[in-house]
Amino acid sequence: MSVLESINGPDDLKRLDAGELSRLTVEIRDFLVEAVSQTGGHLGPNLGAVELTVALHRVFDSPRDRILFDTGHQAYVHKLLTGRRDFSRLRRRGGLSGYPSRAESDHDIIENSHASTALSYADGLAKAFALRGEHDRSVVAVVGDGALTGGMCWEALNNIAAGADRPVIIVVNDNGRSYSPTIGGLASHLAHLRVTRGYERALDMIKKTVPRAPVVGPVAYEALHGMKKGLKDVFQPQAMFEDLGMKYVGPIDGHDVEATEHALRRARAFGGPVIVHCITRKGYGYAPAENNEEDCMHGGGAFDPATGESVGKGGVGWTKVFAREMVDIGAERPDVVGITAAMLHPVGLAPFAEAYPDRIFDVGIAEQHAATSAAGLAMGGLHPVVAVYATFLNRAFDQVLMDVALHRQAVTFVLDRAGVTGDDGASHNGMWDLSILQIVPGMRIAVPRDGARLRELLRECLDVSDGPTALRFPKGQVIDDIEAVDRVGGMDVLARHTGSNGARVLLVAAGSMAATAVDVADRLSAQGIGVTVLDPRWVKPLDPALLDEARRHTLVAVVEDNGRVGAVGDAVARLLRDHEVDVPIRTFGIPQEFLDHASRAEIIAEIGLTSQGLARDIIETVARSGETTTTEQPAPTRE
Ligand SMILES: Cc1ncc(C[n+]2csc(CCOP(=O)(O)OP(=O)(O)O)c2C)c(N)n1
Ligand SMILES: CC(=O)[C@@H](O)[C@H](O)COP(=O)(O)O
Ligand SMILES: [Mg+2]
Repeated sequence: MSVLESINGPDDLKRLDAGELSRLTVEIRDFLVEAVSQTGGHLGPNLGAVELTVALHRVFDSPRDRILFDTGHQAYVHKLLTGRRDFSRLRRRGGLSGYPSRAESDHDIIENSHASTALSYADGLAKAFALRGEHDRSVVAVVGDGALTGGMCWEALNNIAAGADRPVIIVVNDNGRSYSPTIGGLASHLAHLRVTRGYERALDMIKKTVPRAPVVGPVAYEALHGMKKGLKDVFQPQAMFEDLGMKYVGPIDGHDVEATEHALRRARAFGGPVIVHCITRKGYGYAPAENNEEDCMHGGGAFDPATGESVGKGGVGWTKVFAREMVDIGAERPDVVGITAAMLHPVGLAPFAEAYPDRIFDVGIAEQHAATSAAGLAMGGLHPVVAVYATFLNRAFDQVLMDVALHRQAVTFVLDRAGVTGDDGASHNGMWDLSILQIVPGMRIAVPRDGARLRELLRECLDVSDGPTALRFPKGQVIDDIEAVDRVGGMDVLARHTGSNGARVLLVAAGSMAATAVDVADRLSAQGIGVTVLDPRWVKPLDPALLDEARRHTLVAVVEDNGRVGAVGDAVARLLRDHEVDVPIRTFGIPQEFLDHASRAEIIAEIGLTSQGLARDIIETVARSGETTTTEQPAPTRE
């Protein structure tokens, strides 16, 4: 039996001796590589958190003690040690989530995969335990060096530091990277701390060679204290944390279970807010990950465990189309600059950065700062492109609204992973942007249906100089270009079928739903229903030509890969209503719910956004409206 199999609960883990612990970490690494190679997932971050997580569960008593994971992508080891061993369906429908999940275990508490939140949760939990008199419960937050570049962390640290009577143990899992090496002043501070490993050893050496202070005279004590202070000033500038009122322990080798345990026990015994600075390596123990320059196999799909090479998923993604066009634009537009929030490669700005190294800004995991800094760049005469995943724009809503739009600054937000993403769970679906941006005065939103329109609309965004623009596209492979058969105002007509019965449907497809809409049109046409497929290209503001087009139809149907509430469908309905165009309208989109993890295809089918599902719903709607639906028999006349 393997050591891992012998662990049926935290107490079993605590009983292991050094040799068994060493075997356990090897088994866990082998397990992770094998399992994640099949399903895909966050291999690099989890390989870096093996010893750290083992030490955490040996020192603390989860779930009575709460162990929080910031972002949560590095919690696979935590799951293994809390009884979840079937990773065969990791991130797949019915399988383990790729992040902590309250439905899976009461050892899990944070499900939101948006970074930089754990310290705020920890502050709240610690206050609750203190108020409830539960002083024996520890609150431990594991936060990465990347997540620490997020502003919320510093808001939380400001509060945690004030809570001497409600200790929070902050474990900084410092591997020096987000995807790429972490940037900024904090990162260089942590880097400085990292290189002062000698400080702890030098300090220990002093403590061991000189008897403890009480037995030495005042002169010797002063000399010892002076040496320690000298060491601190020279080696250990952790003043930043201690000036905040936080005790600092470290830097610790986060791959040494014993050392990490010792530091965690010291931290727990301290009884006040304390930072335990653990130095780890992303991908540790698996050479293809450790040596992966781009992101240490941070995330991604299935791969060959022997080489780390990804398997499957060829073709050109939407992101690559954006990346290439940005390089071309960069040559033509010296005013265009790029901003990323610690995701240079994932959002496709790496080629632009390579071509124009002075015109790219990685601000860390700091979307709020990205948006307002972009407003500053625009005020300074440049045109910034802020590239983020759609779901992470939520974090910067007020900055988009008040710092950019109120000032009518020409900032372009490029939102990748818009729509259902699926396997990263509820907090990663890009299903909010078309709703939240609809209410931003002066914001213009472009939704390309294919690669050609992405290139076109990106340039149109960059030609807007009197306010913000946003452009969004989904995760995955870009679809084949769909050429228009006609144009109405600024909108593309993708298909027109005359019907053989009174029904005429205007099918408005936002962005990448166009391909589905064209297929829906074929299905409707086969039922004798007339249909026009319209790609608005811009969904804010809507083109007034939509009004006359709607008047020529008996039903308007709007389909979008966004939450239904307050998005394109609602905007079209409001436009028709405001102009008294009395044509019935149906809106199709993502239900306004938090969706469990599954593949994008599974979710799209489940929520009825396939061409079969949409056609069925529209045909039923037409039938209910009394228009005949088939050429064979007329619809039953109303009695
Ligand atoms: C608000 C937000 N922006 C971006 C991301 C995407 N993201 C996921 S993990 C990650 C890097 C996290 O780095 P770090 O906190 O150091 O953890 P590590 O992966 O190094 O263990 C980023 C940027 C996110 N999850 N949340
Ligand atoms: C944890 C995190 O926020 C990302 O790493 C997320 O997994 C998105 O991954 P993709 O880039 O594969 O969409
Ligand atoms: Mg990191």
